[in-house]
Amino acid sequence: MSLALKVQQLSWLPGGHSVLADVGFELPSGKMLGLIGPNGAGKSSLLRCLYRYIRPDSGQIQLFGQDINSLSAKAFAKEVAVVLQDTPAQLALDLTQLVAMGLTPHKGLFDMPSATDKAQVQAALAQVGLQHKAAEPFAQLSGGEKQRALIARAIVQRPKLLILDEPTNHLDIRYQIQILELVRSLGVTVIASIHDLNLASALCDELLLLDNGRRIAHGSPQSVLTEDRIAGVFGVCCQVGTHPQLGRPLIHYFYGYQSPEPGHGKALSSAALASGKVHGAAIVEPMAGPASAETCVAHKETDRRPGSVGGGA
Ligand SMILES: Nc1ncnc2c1ncn2[C@@H]1O[C@H](COP(=O)(O)OP(=O)(O)OP(=O)(O)O)[C@@H](O)[C@H]1O
Repeated sequence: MSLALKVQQLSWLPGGHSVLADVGFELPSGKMLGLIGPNGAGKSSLLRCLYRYIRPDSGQIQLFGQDINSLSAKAFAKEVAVVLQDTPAQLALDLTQLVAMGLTPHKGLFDMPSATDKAQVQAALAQVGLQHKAAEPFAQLSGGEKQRALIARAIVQRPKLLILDEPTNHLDIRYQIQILELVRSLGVTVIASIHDLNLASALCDELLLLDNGRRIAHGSPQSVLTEDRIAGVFGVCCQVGTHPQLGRPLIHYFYGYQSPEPGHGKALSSAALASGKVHGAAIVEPMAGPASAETCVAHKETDRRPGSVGGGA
């Protein structure tokens, strides 16, 4: 399978502070890669390097076998579309005009939109469920509608690589699933930063886990999303099961990082754990502060009695 992206030894040190350190990965054409990691891990910075918003201090990025710096702005825009979480400045546009901007890399300076162009815009609006708002000002749309409009614009751009920075940020759960499934169905290579690990697990072919600007793991959701790694990187305890429909990792998080509350599980002492009498889900000890792989103890049996660890009300 041909490679869409080949990233080698990418480092970025703005003001001498390391944000990305020696990051490398390959992404085959047509695959969807989920970029995951805690706040400040470097996800947006990596994406910005990929869409040439920032220039890394060292390293190489090849896009379909070509150095990204060798492409003209127009050639790059034909290959790569970007959807960002922040609302763009085109506030005076209506929705149709905003989505039609995606045609720009494919048109000459004085070309008028053709009937095919208009049909593409309408089809993209229908794909994201916004055809009924086609004439509304972009600025008046809700956060989630704006996000879907920007995805429609990217669809119209017909890129080979689609880069999305937290595309599900403003979306309700239905649209989170629907938009990622839509993006996946476009048949293009996708790289998207996603905070929801279960959504990333369910819908991405591969995951790239960053922490402190470094690549921690890259591979299938099964290989990346392990309990120890989630504890070590995100500082939470969890149990990784299997999604009943998809057979992919499904993460169950455990609660209680400040102080134990009735009905929310109990903080267990080391002594309780050592006694072996505890049948429950997971334990964080001490309870204050983030967990680590060492302080998470995942028990496979689940005791569902009210008040027990992992038990319900
Ligand atoms: N232009 C910059 N100059 C200096 N430091 C920066 C710059 N841009 C980002 N950083 C720092 O780089 C680190 C990573 O930021 P980045 O936005 O890439 O992380 P992220 O993983 O996308 O985070 P989040 O999940 O919170 O959006 C942060 O500590 C941030 O402050």
